[in-house]
Amino acid sequence: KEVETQTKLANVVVLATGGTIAGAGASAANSATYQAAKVGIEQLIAGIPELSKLANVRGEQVMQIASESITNDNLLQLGRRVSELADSKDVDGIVITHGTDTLEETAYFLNLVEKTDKPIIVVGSMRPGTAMSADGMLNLYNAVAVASSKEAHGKGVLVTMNDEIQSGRDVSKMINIKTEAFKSAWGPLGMVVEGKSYWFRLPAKRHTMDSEFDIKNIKSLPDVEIAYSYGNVSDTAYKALAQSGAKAIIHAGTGNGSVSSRVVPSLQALRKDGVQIIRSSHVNAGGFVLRNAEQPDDKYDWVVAHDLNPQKARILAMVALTKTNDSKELQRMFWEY
Ligand SMILES: NC(=O)C[C@H](N)C(=O)O
Repeated sequence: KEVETQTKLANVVVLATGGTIAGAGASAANSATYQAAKVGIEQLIAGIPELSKLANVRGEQVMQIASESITNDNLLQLGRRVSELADSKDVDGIVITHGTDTLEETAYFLNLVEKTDKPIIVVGSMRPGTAMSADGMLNLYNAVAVASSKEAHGKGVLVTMNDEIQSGRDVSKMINIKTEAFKSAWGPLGMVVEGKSYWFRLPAKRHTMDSEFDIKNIKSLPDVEIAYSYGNVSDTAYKALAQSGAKAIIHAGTGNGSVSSRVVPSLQALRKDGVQIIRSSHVNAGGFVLRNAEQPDDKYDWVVAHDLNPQKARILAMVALTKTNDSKELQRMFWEY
């Protein structure tokens, strides 16, 4: 009978990439001072025997890095492995353990390029497993619970942190010293409580099955860089990034993606030279950039990033540029994804 119940459980693969969820500190009091990417996936899974009641779980170590060091090649490698697993008949759901620093970027990338309606859940932790009140165990338990549930199908790439289910598109790391770190300007999609998910809303933007992008067709990602804006900003960074080969520059602007008069002429010139200029905002609780509001985007042929923060705008720009270099098409994509 036990064997019968076992076979009915969903098959979930946990792809490990490193981060604090695989971190270790010198003592239990070290919640902020520790080394990320130390513990292997087998050990993480073995540390949560309760997982076997949720799903048939197996782990795979894809890489072992702190997420601030993730590269475009790492993204492509991970994306391809997720796609292979999603195509496999004996895989029902995929969990990715990841550092939290760039977790929002990876989750959004996968949300754009994975052609599957199977659950893909990205999860991390704010404290290493060796710390008092470590949050990784429950976050991972919740990730496996959501990955093995029928209701998670077709909802795009999800993130389970702090008992919440967030859309991989919307969620962002808002603070680096609390376990309640991941928030979306538009609210979580649901909650996970004691291994059961409760849903309240659905993503409205195009993703996964409904996306025009497919990891199988992406050989490499173009160079897209970010330049930060502030009072007395100069155009040095923008020019240097363009000179080093950036195909698009994300303007991490103030307020409504506003651009300093000290920088406007250089951005106009760069656009004339073929570099795409994408206006985003670095305001803390989530920017919302309106076209032609702060700057005449139609006249300058610039693109606005809608509500995407600069790091997410970079992800969409890279993926979009694999298909088109037409600024109108890019703008359509920024509205739709
Ligand atoms: N909490 C974390 O995971 C932070 C770590 N630096 C990482 O992103 O890998």
